[in-house]
Amino acid sequence: MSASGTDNRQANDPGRKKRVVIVGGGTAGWMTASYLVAAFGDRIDVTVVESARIGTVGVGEATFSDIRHFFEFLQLAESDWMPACNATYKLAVRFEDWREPGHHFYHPFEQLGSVDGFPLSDWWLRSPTTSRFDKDCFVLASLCDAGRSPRYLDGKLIDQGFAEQERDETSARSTIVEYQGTQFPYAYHFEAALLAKYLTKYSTQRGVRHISDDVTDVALDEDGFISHVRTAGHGRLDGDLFVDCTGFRALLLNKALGEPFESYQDTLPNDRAVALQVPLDMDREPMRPCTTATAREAGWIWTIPLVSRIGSGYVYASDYTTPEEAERTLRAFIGPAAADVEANHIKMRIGRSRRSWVKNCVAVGLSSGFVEPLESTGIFFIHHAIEQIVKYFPSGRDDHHLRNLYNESIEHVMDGVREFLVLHYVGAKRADNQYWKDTKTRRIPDSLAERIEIWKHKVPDAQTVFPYYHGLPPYSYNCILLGAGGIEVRHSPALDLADDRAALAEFERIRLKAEKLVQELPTQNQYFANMRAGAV
Ligand SMILES: Cc1cc2nc3c(=O)[nH]c(=O)nc-3n(C[C@H](O)[C@H](O)[C@H](O)COP(=O)(O)OP(=O)(O)OC[C@H]3O[C@@H](n4cnc5c(N)ncnc54)[C@H](O)[C@@H]3O)c2cc1C
Ligand SMILES: N[C@H](Cc1c[nH]c2cc(Cl)ccc12)C(=O)O
Repeated sequence: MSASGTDNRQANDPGRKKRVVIVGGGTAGWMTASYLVAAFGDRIDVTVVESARIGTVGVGEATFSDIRHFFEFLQLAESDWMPACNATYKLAVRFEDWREPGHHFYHPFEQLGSVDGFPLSDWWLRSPTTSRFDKDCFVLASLCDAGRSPRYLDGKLIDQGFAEQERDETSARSTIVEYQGTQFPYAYHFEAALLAKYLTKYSTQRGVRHISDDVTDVALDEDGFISHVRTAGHGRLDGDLFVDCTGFRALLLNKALGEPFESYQDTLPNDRAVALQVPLDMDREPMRPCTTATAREAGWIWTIPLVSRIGSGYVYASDYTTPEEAERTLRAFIGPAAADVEANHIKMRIGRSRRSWVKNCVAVGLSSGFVEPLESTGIFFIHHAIEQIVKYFPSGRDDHHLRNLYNESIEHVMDGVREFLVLHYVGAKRADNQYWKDTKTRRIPDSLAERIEIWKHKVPDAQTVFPYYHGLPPYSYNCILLGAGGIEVRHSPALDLADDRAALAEFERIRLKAEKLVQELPTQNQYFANMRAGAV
C-alpha cells in the first residue's frame, strides 16, 4: 500500500464537511450509508464504492427485533419496506433436535416474567405444569406452534406490554442500547439483496454518491492514516473516514492497515455453509413465524420462510464433513422442492478483528467480525456498529478516546455473543456422534465455564450473564439452558420453602392468553396475503 502526503491540518479542519468513503455495498455498506444520511443529512459527504465484479454474501435473512429501531431511524414504516424485501415476521428461533430427535423448543422475543422476585424459569423447575418450559412461560411459543401472525388483519399488534407510538418527522428517534429492558415481540426475515437494493435507493435519493467500481489500492499517509483509495475506473477517492464494508476480505482494516484478526474457531468450529433458495407458494404452504435451526450430523440447518421462497442452509464444521456431503445432507433435508436449485457454498471467517476502528478506518459487517448465524446476529452487529459510529463520530484525527470507546463496545458485543453461542453446543443434550460428543469436551471461554457452574444452582440473571451489553438479555440464556437440556439445572432452594400458588396462576394466565390469541389471530400466510392486497 502506498504513502501520500495528505495535509493533516486539512484532515482536522472542523469547518470542512467530513467525507465518509464506504467501500463495499452489501448489507453493511448500504445500512451504514442510509443510517449516516438519516443521522447527519447533507452535513457530511457520503460515498459508497462497490464492486460489480465481487458479489455480496447475500444470505443475512433473519434479524433481531431491535432492527425496528433502524427502520424507525430511517423513518420507514413496515408497509414501505417489507413488501419490497419479501419480508415476514419472526417471533422466535425454533430449535429442533438439539436435545434429542423430534424435540423442539423456542427462544422467543418475549421477556420472562417473575413471581415473588423469582423468574418463572426458576418456578417452572420447581413446579413444572407441563414438559414444555417454553410454552408454560411464553405466550409466543404457542403462537409459533400454531403459525400465527403477531398482528391482527387490521394491523393491530398483539398486546405484549409494548405500546406502539404514533410518530412523525420531528419525533425523537430511538436506538438499541437505550431500549434495553423493553422487548418488542417480533423481528423480521427478509431478502438481504432486496434490502440492499431498497437502501441504495433510499441513500442515493438523499445525496449519497454511488460508484460502481473496484478498489484496487489503499493509500496511507505518513501517519499511517488512509488518505485515499484508488479505483479501477474512477481514479482516487479521498476521505476523512473510511468504512471497510468489504466483507470477509477486510481489504482496508486487515489488509491495508494490518489489524490482526482473532479467530473464535477454537470454541466455535463451524466454518462453512451451503445455502439453497427453495421456491415457496405462499398460498399453499404454511410459513412458520420463526426461524428454525435444526441440529444435524456436523452442525445445523436454518429454515427461513420469506414471502417468495424459503431460505435454507447447512452450517457445518469442515473438520467433520465435506462440502459434497453437506450439500447432500441439506438436499435430503429439504426434499424434492430443492431438486433444481443451485447450491451456494460459503467459507466463513469466525472471530473478530482485534480492533474494528483503527486510525481513520472503521470496519462494519463481516470485515469487523462474524460468528455463525445460529442466533441471527450478523445484521444486529452491523446495526449496533453503525449506532456506535454515530455516537462516537470523530471531529478529527485526534479522537482516540472516542475510537477506544467504540472498540470496547464492539469487543463486548462480539465476545458476549460468542459465549451465548457456545452455550448452545455445550448445553445441547444430543451427543450421538463425534461432532456432538466433541461439543461437550471442546475448550470453552473460561468465564463461560464459571458461569455454567453457577447456572446449575441458580438460573441466569443480570448478575451472572456476560456483564457487558451484547444484545442478549438474561432470559435468552434461560431459554437455551432449559430448552437444550444437556446441563442439569436446579431450582433455587428457597422455592422449596415458598408457596407456589401465584406462580401456578401465572402459568395458567399465560396458557389462557395463548389459547385466546391462537383463536383470534390470523396465520402469518393470511396476514401477508392481506398486506400484499394492500389492506394493511
Ligand atoms: C452463511 C451465512 C448466513 C448468514 N445468515 C444471517 C442471518 O440469518 N442473519 C443475519 O443477521 N446475518 C446473517 N449472516 C451475516 C450477513 O450475511 C452479513 O452480516 C451481511 O451480509 C453483511 O455482509 P457485508 O456487507 O459485511 O459483506 P458482503 O455481503 O460480503 O459485501 C461485501 C461488499 O464489498 C464489496 N467489495 C469487496 N471488495 C471490494 C473491492 N476491492 N472494491 C469494491 N468493492 C468491494 C463487494 O462487492 C460487496 O458489495 C450470514 C452470513 C453467512 C456467511
Ligand atoms: N435485543 C433483543 C435480543 C433478543 C431478545 N430476545 C431475543 C430472541 C431472539 Cl430469538 C433473538 C434475540 C433476542 C432483541 O432483538 O429483541
